[in-house]
Amino acid sequence: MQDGTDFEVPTIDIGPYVRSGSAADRAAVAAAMDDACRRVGFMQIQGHGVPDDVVAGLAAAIDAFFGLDAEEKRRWVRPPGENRGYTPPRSESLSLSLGVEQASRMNDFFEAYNVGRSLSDYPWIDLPEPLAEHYAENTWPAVPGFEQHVSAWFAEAERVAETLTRIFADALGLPADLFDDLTGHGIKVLRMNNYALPEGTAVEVDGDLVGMGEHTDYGIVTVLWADREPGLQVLGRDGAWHDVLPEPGALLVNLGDLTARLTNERWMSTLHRVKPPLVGGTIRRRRSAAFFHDGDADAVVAPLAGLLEPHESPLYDPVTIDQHMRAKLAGSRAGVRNADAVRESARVLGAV
Ligand SMILES: O=C(O)CCC(=O)C(=O)O
Ligand SMILES: [Fe+2]
Repeated sequence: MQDGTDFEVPTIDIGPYVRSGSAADRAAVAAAMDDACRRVGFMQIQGHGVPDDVVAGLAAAIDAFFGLDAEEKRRWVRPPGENRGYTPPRSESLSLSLGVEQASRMNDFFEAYNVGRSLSDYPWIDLPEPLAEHYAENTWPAVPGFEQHVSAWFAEAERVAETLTRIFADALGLPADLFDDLTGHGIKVLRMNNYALPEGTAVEVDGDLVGMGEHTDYGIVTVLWADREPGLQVLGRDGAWHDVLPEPGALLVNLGDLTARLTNERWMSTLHRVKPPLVGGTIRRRRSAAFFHDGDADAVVAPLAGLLEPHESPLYDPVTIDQHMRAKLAGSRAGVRNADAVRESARVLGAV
């Protein structure tokens, strides 16, 4: 997609990996992937094979849940340590000017509902308590069809994410099973987001109005479905924010921090945010669903030796995925600044 500048979110048709494409067709996809991941870290994905009725089911489930009244939705809030259930909007600070204090995530006005893979999905693993927290059981709200529709979407997004990691291995010229050791009992979370203000709310904005503050995603890769409504913005290598709208039928895909670590920043986790435009003094509702493919809590992530050039030294120390996720979630949920994110915050402050 072009927005009048040199910034572009490349479109990749992953069909040859979804169906059994020829070796030459797959090699072309892998080469396009390497190029997109080096230059942008954000992509439009076509040929993913997700049936239309599964997309429609997801949208219907999102509408049904977020359409409940506020009090009913709050019944589905879960303890802060569990990345599950309902997150209410922080609408009370809407009119605040964010100024340069962009790290103040309490201004984010999205509401969300999270589900994910649970310990019961991986009966063969035995993780100590702090690690097991990443695999909390799901709560399903009492909304007809919600569990069924969301589970169908989850399975499709998971399949697409796994296909992408196979393409990544080829694109990096590394063994096809590269990600298997990191994802056998992966932390996988689907976050359904609703950006909306109550009907008729006029917004008094004396600064920036942010639906979801700028961030990189934490894991390996994110598969994102979103309404074709403006709001999502991506920070380009030119230091400017660019609007990104999904093409009809496309899924958006972006790399997370763990992939930047694994590739020693040959590929980057791209900064993005949601900043819905004001239309007639308010915002138009926008829905999205982000599937985070985050890897095994106890796996250790460090720059892959096979990718380091002789003159290159690792930019990151080894961390477990648990340590990495914990530091990031503490930042976004408890407002504790994540001291490990220096490399990412330097890029935000450089944005114009
Ligand atoms: O709503 C969107 O398009 C983006 C959501 C997002 O970045 C996230 O949930 O991490
Ligand atoms: Fe994100």
